[in-house]
Amino acid sequence: MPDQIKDDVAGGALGEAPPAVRVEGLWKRFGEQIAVAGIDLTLPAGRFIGLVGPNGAGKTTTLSMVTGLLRPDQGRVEVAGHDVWRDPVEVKARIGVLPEGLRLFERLSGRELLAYTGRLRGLPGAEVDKRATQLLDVLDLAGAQHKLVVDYSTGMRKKIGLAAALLHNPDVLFLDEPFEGVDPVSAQTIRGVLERYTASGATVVFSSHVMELVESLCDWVAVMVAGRIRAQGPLAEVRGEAPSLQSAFLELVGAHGRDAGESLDWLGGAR
Ligand SMILES: Nc1ncnc2c1ncn2[C@@H]1O[C@H](COP(=O)(O)OP(=O)(O)OP(=O)(O)O)[C@@H](O)[C@H]1O
Repeated sequence: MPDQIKDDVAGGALGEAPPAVRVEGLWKRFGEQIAVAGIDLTLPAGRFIGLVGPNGAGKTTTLSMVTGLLRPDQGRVEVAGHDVWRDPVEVKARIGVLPEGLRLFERLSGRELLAYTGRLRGLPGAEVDKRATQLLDVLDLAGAQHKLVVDYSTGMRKKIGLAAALLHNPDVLFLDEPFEGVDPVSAQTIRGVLERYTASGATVVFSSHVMELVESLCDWVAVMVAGRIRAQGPLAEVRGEAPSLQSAFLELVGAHGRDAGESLDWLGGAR
């Protein structure tokens, strides 16, 4: 085999897709607080990936830097082989984002929001209409499509945000706590949409505190604790010998055996 081809094969240039996300030496500090402490992360394409960690671990800060919403102090991020900070237009065309504390155009109706998002994404009007109708239908928002977003419930806001993030059929979808405030029926619907999406080769990266959800949805997990990645890999590998992801997680974050409120001897009891 000629040397160049050997190099290409070794480097994965032939046929093998780049990882969905590659993070190298990523840092973010807010004053004295180090939110993300030089993490390395490689998330393979075509997987359902969960980013988990206790409150304040740095998940939102990481996702914000990976999606181009927050500039890192140091480090590199590539999405689908493109540098997020050098090549933002290429990256933004390939990703969909449902951020934490989602800000939407409140004075548009759900339907108008999707029409506007689709046109911003450069899709032809007829295609936007078709996709919007299908998404509103599947996400059970057809009845509320002409209501203003300001009047949507928390779960409805998540669903219209998800529809807006999926409209241009991105390669990688980033979701910060997508199931928070969502009722079980809607959660099942969202789940179905996401499973179909990953089955077609796309990648979902989502953050969550709900281990049962991550365990049942994800095939790849990254665990973040105090600004560092404590474990990353296929779900079974990260879970190891532990009976559940929840137990493995508690072990990894060092929370096994922590005082579960026993010291609150004044709470409850006889009055
Ligand atoms: N804009 C900011 N200014 C100051 N500190 C911040 C800011 N954003 C995040 N932090 C701090 O950085 C750390 C990581 O926060 P981050 O929101 O990324 O955690 P998280 O893992 O998403 O937490 P949660 O699960 O509670 O949402 C926390 O200590 C937080 O207080």
